Amino acid sequence: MIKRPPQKTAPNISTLNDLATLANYSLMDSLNCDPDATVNGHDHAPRQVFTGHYVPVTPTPIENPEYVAHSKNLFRELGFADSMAQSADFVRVFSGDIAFVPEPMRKVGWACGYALSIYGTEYIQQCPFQTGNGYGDGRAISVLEAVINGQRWEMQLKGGGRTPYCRGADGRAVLRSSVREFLAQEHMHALGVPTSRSLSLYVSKTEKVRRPWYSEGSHSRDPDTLVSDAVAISTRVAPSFIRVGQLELFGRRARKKEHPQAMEELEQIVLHLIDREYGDVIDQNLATSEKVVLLAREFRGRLTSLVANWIRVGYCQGNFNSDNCAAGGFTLDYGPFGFCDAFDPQYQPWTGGGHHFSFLNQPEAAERNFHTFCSALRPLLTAHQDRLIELDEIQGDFPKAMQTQMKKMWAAKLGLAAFHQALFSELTTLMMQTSVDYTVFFRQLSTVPDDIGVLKKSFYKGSTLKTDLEGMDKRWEEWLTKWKTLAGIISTTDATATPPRAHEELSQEMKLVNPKYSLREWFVVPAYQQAAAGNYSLVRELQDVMTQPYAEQSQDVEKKYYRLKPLELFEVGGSSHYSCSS
Ligand SMILES: Nc1ncnc2c1ncn2[C@@H]1O[C@H](COP(=O)(O)OP(=O)(O)OP(=O)(O)O)[C@@H](O)[C@H]1O
Ligand SMILES: [Mg+2]
Repeated sequence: MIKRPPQKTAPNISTLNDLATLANYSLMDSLNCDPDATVNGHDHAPRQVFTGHYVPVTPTPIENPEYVAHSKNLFRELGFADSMAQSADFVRVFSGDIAFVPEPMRKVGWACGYALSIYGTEYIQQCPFQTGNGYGDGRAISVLEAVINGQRWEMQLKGGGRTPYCRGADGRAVLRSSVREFLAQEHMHALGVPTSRSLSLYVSKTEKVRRPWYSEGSHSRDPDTLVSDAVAISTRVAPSFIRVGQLELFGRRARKKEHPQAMEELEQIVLHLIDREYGDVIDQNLATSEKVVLLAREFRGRLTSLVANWIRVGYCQGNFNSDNCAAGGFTLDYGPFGFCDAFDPQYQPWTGGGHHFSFLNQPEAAERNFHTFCSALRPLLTAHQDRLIELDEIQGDFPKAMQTQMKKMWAAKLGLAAFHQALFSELTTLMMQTSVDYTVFFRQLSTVPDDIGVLKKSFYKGSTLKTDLEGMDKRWEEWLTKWKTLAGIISTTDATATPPRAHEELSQEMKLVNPKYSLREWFVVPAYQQAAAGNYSLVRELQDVMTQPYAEQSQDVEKKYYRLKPLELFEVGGSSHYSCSS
């Protein structure tokens, strides 16, 4: 889990100077700099990076930045004054200009290389040099590490311009994708799902880039037009941004003995990861081989729990490659993600994502990433046969660990003490046959209804299904009765059975697991469209609503955001599906 600093009553960081005094650059100070890089970070042209863990690089500021939003929650947790988000020097830094920052902040940021495996298969084709040495943070640039209230945080700009890993692209992010990522990170945090966090979002009033996108109302699968979008910089925050793909890059180099320091660089990055993300659970005095095994066990626990949480809240990552899998076990890279509307095990909003990264296949995708992770660690254990066997066991037991988490999650979603396979299978069959809204269904069920009328609020086909309507109703009724019996709401004839639970108690419990509000794409589309016209009120409204996803909220909010997706919005390009997210 991402550690949360204790809540502060009053902000103690109200200026950039205050923040600068907390700067503490562990990555730049303890890992290796690319020896071919210019130290001032002014080298932005795509090139191969053969060794070293990072490249110093300066961000390219966006022109004429304008404040869009900041996360009040994260500001509060960090002890930042809200006023700072709109103060001139803070805006300058987090819209990409760090040339003026006060010491000990540095006038240079950094980007990291990583490797890519898709569903467990190693790729180098995405690298322009066909070697893998040109692949990494192409538009993500970290500008600060700071220790705040005893917790280390890294602050990373997304869309901060080109880096040596940009592969010929512009290094920019458009407002649309930045609004999506900004809102989603704070929503996920409020849902209780580990994630990188959102700090701030600024848009350029004048700088635009062209991106392929969908024309209004298009049903095309691929973008059918080119649009000119304003560029933006969002800043995300996490204990580190180390990805499985990053370990993989050094693991591959060590395995292939690509250069004399390859093994040492692998060990350094792994120990650095442990320090940054696992310091509280792995004793720093242990030998590397012991640490590595503990790391694999701990990451397996975090990853399986993370993916079960994704499914609990209806989230599909969409592109769960090794380079989009944070080694700290939290959600990273809100590109082609989506929250499902109608339940579909194969839900996948990204047209390039395929079945393998679809909603209920995420446990398999996670397993592939975990294999990639273990393969990256293996070179460090070649002299420790017993540890290698332990690592193999940890890897081999992934499906069991994943299944345990999934069963625990489904049981909790259904308010049951234990998972019940038959009840669950019948439910998913019914949900698909009836076409049921995932979020609304589980929240309606959480009211512990007397009859299926209440559940019908979540049925897309409820009122239109002519064929066998009665048959379906009967099956739903039988299912509900069985569920209530298992949930302990209806007493059985068995005199030794536990007494029936109070409806209210069960309902309260379930409402803590089943959110009322989820960030569906059709809520976000008008928000970024209005933002493009300079009106940020809907972005801020969504920020408010989606950071309290379990609360009932007002009737107005309920009417607007607790409802089925309008049928005319299904199959619409850019909303129901998208082919690119940058
Ligand atoms: N406009 C761009 N300019 C430069 N590089 C880019 C751009 N868009 C994507 N990339 C790079 O392409 C690769 C794959 O893109 P992907 O969409 O997974 O990442 P991303 O959304 O940019 O970033 P992240 O994973 O950091 O959230 C990444 O290495 C990313 O940095
Ligand atoms: Mg990515």
